[in-house]
Amino acid sequence: MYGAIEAGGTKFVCAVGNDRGDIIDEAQFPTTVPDETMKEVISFFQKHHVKAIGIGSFGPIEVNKDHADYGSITSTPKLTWANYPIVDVMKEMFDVPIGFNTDVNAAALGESFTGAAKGLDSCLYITVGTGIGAGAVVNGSLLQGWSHPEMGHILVRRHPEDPYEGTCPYHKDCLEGLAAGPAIERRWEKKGIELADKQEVWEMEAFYLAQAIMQYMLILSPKRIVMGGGVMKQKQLFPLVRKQVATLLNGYISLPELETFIVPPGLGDHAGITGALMLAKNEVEK
Ligand SMILES: Nc1ncnc2c1ncn2[C@@H]1O[C@H](COP(=O)(O)OP(=O)(O)OP(=O)(O)O)[C@@H](O)[C@H]1O
Ligand SMILES: [Zn+2]
Repeated sequence: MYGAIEAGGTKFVCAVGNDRGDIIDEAQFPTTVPDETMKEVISFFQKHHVKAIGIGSFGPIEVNKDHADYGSITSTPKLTWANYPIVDVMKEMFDVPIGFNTDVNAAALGESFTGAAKGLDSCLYITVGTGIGAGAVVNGSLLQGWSHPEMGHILVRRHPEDPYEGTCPYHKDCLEGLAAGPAIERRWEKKGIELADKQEVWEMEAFYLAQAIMQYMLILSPKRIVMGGGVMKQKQLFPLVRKQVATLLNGYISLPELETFIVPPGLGDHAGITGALMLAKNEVEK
């Protein structure tokens, strides 16, 4: 049995499951301050016997094992979690291998193992929620270099009718600053869910997301792109995004069938936690 943690900005999901990605027990705890949340997490795993634990975490995080801060959440705006050594804390309690990666890399792994990208050796998982992030499986492995990718903060062309300055505290009008849930809410002065029937909202959203996807396709050439997160619950976005991706690429590269190339998660809200199980499994099989 493996253990899995999806560490999110609003909640922590903990699970135990097998090497096929089946979840046997699961619990959720709100993300408050580290001491409080981790107490719940630890007591969950004390009830189970696991041979490894995988953690998919909100970030940025330190994933480079050669780095002194390996296993920490680093510069998060959630200040009580900044520089929090989550892997060390778990290691102290449980003497098992611990896999550690971003929430979106975990989700990409989960989707490629048993979800919408099953059987493919490359895919992207993009979340459009409170923030925007993407994880990538390339040649069967998670993409990692100096650190993990931060694909939500790329620069995009501004929509000609968008005066909104952008929410990103670092870059203002990067992709996340213009297209994550909070940007939609501030630009249109209503929550995304209340704007469902406003065509111009989703046209503009697709305008930004399609630019990002074009760049990811040109750089990484993934075999499938899975899009999840709260904002993507607006299903009308999928055809709009596909159409704008085709328009932007303008015939330059041969395109796969976009209906089956840009898709919602096969695992629904379980992509991240399933992927975290796979992070545990990979850590044992290394
Ligand atoms: N059905 C919906 N339609 C449109 N927007 C939505 C919907 N549900 C949630 N959102 C927006 O998505 C954002 C929350 O994202 P999500 O539900 O993915 O949670 P999260 O886990 O906090 O986000 P993140 O993945 O960045 O950690 C909020 O800005 C919210 O307004
Ligand atoms: Zn940014």
